[in-house]
Amino acid sequence: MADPFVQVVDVNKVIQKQKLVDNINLNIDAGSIVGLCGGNGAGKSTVLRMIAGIMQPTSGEISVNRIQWKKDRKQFSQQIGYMPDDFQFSHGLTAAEILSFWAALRRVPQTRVDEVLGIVGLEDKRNEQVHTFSKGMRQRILFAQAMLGKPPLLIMDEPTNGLDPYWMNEFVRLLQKIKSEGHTVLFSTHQLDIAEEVADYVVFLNNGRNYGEGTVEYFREQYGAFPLHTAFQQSLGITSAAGELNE
Ligand SMILES: Nc1ncnc2c1ncn2[C@@H]1O[C@H](COP(=O)(O)OP(=O)(O)OP(=O)(O)O)[C@@H](O)[C@H]1O
Repeated sequence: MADPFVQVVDVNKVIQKQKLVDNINLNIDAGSIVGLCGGNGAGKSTVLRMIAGIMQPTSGEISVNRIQWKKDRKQFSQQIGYMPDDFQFSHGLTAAEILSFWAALRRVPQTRVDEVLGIVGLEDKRNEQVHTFSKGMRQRILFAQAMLGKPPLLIMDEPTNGLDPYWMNEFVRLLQKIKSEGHTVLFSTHQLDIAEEVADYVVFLNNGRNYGEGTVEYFREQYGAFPLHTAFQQSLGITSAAGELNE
């Protein structure tokens, strides 16, 4: 059997004596879509940043395509496109200028800029300043930059925040297309319905700990309607609606 594309082994993150991530283990198969689900402060961004190589674990090992960040940073980074949950865009720069700058940094051909603008439906906004964009449009620019280098692994932090219903559907369609082209996707969300719609596999995170994981198919067979809501609540030992994730 092939090695998992992403391997996270006994990973911990401690900052100022606070354990933000508590012994996380995760295997992600190549070509799958994995949803990291949890409420505010669950530790999702911290886990994603460590897998993306932006933050280093206090202990434990992470490899992507069998490459470890500490052994070969350049090759490790080439495996990954990362979409942060937020970003302060410089005033005055247009969508095309920003993507062009990122493309140059990553040595991606400039022709790719218009391709990714087209993928996220912002080709007609290419010469407009990004700081004037709505939240959803800025999200689509961040999505576009993550796809610039056609990375084998796409890591996205709360990618659907701010998207309208049309772009929510488009997001699902895009991820399915990305998957069909052989890419692996890891995204975080507090919207369990999105995870149910698009993910093959979900991991429930709470207080930096893994509270349960499995295929969406497995949870459907177990719980029928609203499988991830039910599974998440049961994993946390919650019986009332008050424990639902805020959406
Ligand atoms: N640099 C930091 N220093 C100290 N504490 C931090 C730092 N970064 C995150 N935290 C804390 O770690 C915990 C997990 O934060 P994280 O951003 O990973 O959660 P999250 O699941 O992504 O939350 P959200 O959905 O609200 O974005 C929170 O309690 C947060 O306050």
